[in-house]
Amino acid sequence: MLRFYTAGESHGKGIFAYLEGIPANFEIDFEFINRELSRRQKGYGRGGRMKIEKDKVEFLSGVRLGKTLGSPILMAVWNRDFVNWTEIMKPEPGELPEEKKVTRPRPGHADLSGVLKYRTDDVRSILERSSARETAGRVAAGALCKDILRNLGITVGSYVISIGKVEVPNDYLELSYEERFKNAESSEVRIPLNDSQLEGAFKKEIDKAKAAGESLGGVFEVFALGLPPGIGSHTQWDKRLDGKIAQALMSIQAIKGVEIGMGFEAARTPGSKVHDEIFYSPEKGFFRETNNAGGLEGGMTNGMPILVRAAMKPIPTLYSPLRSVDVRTKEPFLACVERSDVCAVPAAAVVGEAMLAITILSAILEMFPSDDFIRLKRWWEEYKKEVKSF
Ligand SMILES: Cc1cc2nc3c(=O)[nH]c(=O)nc-3n(C[C@H](O)[C@H](O)[C@H](O)COP(=O)(O)O)c2cc1C
Ligand SMILES: C=C(O[C@@H]1CC(C(=O)O)=C[C@@H](OP(=O)(O)O)[C@H]1O)C(=O)O
Repeated sequence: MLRFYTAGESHGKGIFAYLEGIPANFEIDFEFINRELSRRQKGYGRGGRMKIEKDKVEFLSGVRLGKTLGSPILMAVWNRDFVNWTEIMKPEPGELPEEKKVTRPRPGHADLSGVLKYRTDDVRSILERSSARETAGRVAAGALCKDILRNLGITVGSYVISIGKVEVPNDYLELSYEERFKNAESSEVRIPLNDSQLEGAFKKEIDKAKAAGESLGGVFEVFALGLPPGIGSHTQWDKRLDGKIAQALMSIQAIKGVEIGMGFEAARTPGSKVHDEIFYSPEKGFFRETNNAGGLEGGMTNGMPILVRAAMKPIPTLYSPLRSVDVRTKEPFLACVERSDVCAVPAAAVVGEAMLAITILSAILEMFPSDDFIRLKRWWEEYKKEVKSF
């Protein structure tokens, strides 16, 4: 089992990820982790902050001479913006002048509920942690998990299927997951089709929103390939892998819907068109020709790719004003900002990959508790052989 937490404020010293339960003797690909961090920073529609940050990982514990030790791992992603916020964010005692406090909660963010719950007169004490800057920590930890999964033959990837009202046509379903992912990687909006006109339409939608002072959400898909049947369990609610995946994806800032496989569409479709029929051949073992279940039945993997879709609401910080109330004066005001993302769906998709990777590795380690990576790999290969030859 894995334990995973993050710490850190958006304009504080840095974002930190804590991982406990990673087996020893795994050779870390530092470049791979930094590449994942940089993927999260990209995507058309991001705001000024991404020009300041150049996220890189620094291991503070749990790693020696390039290999994991089996001890708790602490990863840091330092905030370059911190130097501009030292007076406001310093941990040492001090009083902020009233005009430096944030007293205007933004609709759609954690601001108002946070101020009431944590009894503070400065919204900054809430927004610093509710900010999605925290996802840099998720991606650092997720990249290490993804790296381990790669070495077990599992690939995790994602692509965007809609932003605002612009959608990718269903043509992408004809492509393999690898092709969809490859196309997404060369697209600024991370769409799964190599189609410059379509990419242009997505960008135009974002430009239009930006010009109107608006923000946009969208939908992305995350997948995992190479998993044998049987990861997760039907025996208890909190062992079900579908439930864990839904929680992991839903926990990402601004994600408001999660579907597995056919998802909500299954509720509108008769059973004979939903359930993936079972076949057998001596070469393949048991297999399916369809994947409406998104690779999960009864809370366990079924050997098909895991496919999850997540819906992101529009960014709450808008250039065009929304009505709100000042928490100090109780006077109404119009909420608007100087700096914000207009659309972060391509970035959220990369965070989705990280969350899926952490969840899958955690389920694998629950099934094969291992202190040593080589042993984990041996058990893993044995299990795959066993289910294939059943
Ligand atoms: C990658 C990413 C970037 C985001 N950028 C911003 C942003 O620039 N401004 C903003 O107000 N919200 C941004 N958000 C969304 C807020 O963090 C989110 O709406 C807020 O934490 C409230 O959480 P909830 O929407 O889950 O209720 C971003 C989210 C993600 C995943
Ligand atoms: C810093 C990141 O995202 C931030 C998420 C975010 C929010 O409110 O969630 C607000 C913005 O930060 P700032 O207020 O500093 O401009 C985004 O840039 C990041 O993704 O690394």
